[in-house]
Amino acid sequence: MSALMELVTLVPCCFFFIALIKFLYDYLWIPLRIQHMLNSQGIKGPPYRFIHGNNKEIAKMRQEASSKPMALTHDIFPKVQPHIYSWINKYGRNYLYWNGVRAELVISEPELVKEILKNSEKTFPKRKPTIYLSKLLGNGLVTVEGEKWAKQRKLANYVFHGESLKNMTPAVIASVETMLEKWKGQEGKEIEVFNEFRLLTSEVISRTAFGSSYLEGEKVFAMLNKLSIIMSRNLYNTRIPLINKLWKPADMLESEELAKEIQDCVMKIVKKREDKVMNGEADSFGNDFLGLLVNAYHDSDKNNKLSMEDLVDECKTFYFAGQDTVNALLAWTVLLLAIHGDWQDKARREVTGIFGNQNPQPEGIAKLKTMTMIINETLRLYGPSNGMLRRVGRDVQMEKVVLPANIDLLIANAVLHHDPQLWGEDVHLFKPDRFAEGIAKATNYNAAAFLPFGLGPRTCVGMTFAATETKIVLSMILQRYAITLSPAYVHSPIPIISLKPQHGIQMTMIINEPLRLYGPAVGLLRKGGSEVLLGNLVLPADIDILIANAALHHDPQLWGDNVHLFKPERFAEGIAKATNYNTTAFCPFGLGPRTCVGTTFAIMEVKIAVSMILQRYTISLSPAYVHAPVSIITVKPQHGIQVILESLHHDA
Ligand code: HEM
Repeated sequence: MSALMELVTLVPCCFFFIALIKFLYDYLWIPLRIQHMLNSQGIKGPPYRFIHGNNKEIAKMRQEASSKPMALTHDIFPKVQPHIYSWINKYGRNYLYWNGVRAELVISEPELVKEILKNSEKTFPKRKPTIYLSKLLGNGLVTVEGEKWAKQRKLANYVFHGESLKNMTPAVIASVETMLEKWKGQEGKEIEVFNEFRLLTSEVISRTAFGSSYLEGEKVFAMLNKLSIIMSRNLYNTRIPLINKLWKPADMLESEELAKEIQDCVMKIVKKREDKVMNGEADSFGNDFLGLLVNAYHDSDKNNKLSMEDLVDECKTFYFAGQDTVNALLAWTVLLLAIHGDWQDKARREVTGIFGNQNPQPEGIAKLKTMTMIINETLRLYGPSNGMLRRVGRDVQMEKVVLPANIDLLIANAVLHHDPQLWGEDVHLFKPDRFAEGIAKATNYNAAAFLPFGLGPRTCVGMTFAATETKIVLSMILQRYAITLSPAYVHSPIPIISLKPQHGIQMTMIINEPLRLYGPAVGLLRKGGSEVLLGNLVLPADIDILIANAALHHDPQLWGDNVHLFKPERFAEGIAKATNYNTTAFCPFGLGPRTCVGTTFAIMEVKIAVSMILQRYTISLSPAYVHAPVSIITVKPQHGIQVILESLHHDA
């Protein structure tokens, strides 16, 4: 009996003892051993802290950085990744920190970055997804490894090859048209473009990759969005294995529920496809990405076959990767174009030069050189990707260091993009000119200096699609609107998986009617170069020409009998519609290659001034005003404009 009692007390003691040894081994012995090994090779970092690693410090730094207001500067790295910024400054380009108990080596030395990314398959495989990431993307292409990756990558490459991309153009255009339709009547009003682009990019990926209507995909997107927020909230939360098995936090329970609902939704979309073939409504599962996945699911060859679980994960991956990133890129590009009016004008000139008022088509898209430069510079300054995750697959001897197996790696691409040693002292300025002679020249042939889409075998499979989509959207907006930043915009980029604007990006569209009636430029001067046939006229060489644009603006044949009335609603559906697609009917800033280079700047200045006045006062005309517009270089009020201001804030 007493032997039994002894056993009853001894067994739990043994279990407890073994668990304690294992705990100390995992939480103390291994971290300290790795730390010592890397420290002795010159790789330093913040000291290991028992259980939490450095996560508490990171959370604090991130919290402090995100609560501080920032100026409208592109030097965003200290705000977006404050811990990396501060530790690189303290410990050097490559440093070691502790994500809980896991050693994570942050790498930003170009040579190491290249070596790691180019050997991503065997030596430096992808990191095992965290529990939250696996709920978001599952075993989709972003996270999967080995043969499964090769099989899924082949499918995805096929979807995004040249000819398929061309076939996607009409679907992208149709989605942009839906967005622009909603913008009609919004001229002069504020539009929050990050949200507009969220809806747009969701619809684009739904139509192109899944052929389904946006409404079907809407629920999936909303849930993926929630999952991504939960995931970034828990990025630096320490997980203690045993405790997490016994007790699941609320975020975990919610993400499990969301993952299950997403799975049901995607399976319904797939089922619809299958039913169509079964009922004879369609003769194949389709040529889009979903069609290829359903085909692979039905493949009788075991080597090509996908399981239903893989199919669902692949759909989640494409829904998320295809939407979140382009959403961010579009929003940041529009912000930069609004701030840098000269580049907005250059881009518009290029777009109207190539497409006129027509919708973009693939041959023209390939010629958008200025737009490509602008997009590359946006990707450098505000690249959606916040880093690439790898792990060390086996002990590796690199040129300068020996890395122990099974530690995590983070390739900090934003560090490289904001590095003055790679980009020069003007690194934080928006200068698309850097890319005038291509990426190779801009980076001085250093492939690690510019990695918005990654490098090596795991490079982004949707890169060309993303660039094409972005170019189509921007072209169609620039054809119709001049964009200016609203005074309501607060600059606060934060990483929520992709780099996002914390408070959205508020824009306003041009006010056109005052420009038509009182456009400052009354005429545009040219000189005939050589004798030329112009319509029915032969113009001799060397004569002076005056283009009377004000006459065009006041022409009843072009504007109707109410030409002299102030009716801003003429422009409710954009300039092209207001002018009946006649570009000469409205040219307050000129037309063609010599269009005013300051168009956007001028509009922005006027809008800010008018907005700030309207916020404070109601304006009425003084009886002293005498209406006498005169042309003194520009159209001016001969006796000034006397107004009476009444304050809106009487208590102020
Ligand atoms: C501006 C837009 C985009 C950016 C900045 C971007 C960025 C990236 C980066 C940096 C990687 C490499 C990750 C790594 O090496 O760990 C990647 C991979 C990937 N991207 Fe994108 N991406 C964009 C758009 C898209 C689109 C539109 C799709 C799909 C429709 C997509 C699907 C994927 C997939 C599936 C992978 C994993 C590829 C593999 O591991 O083989 N991405 N992306």
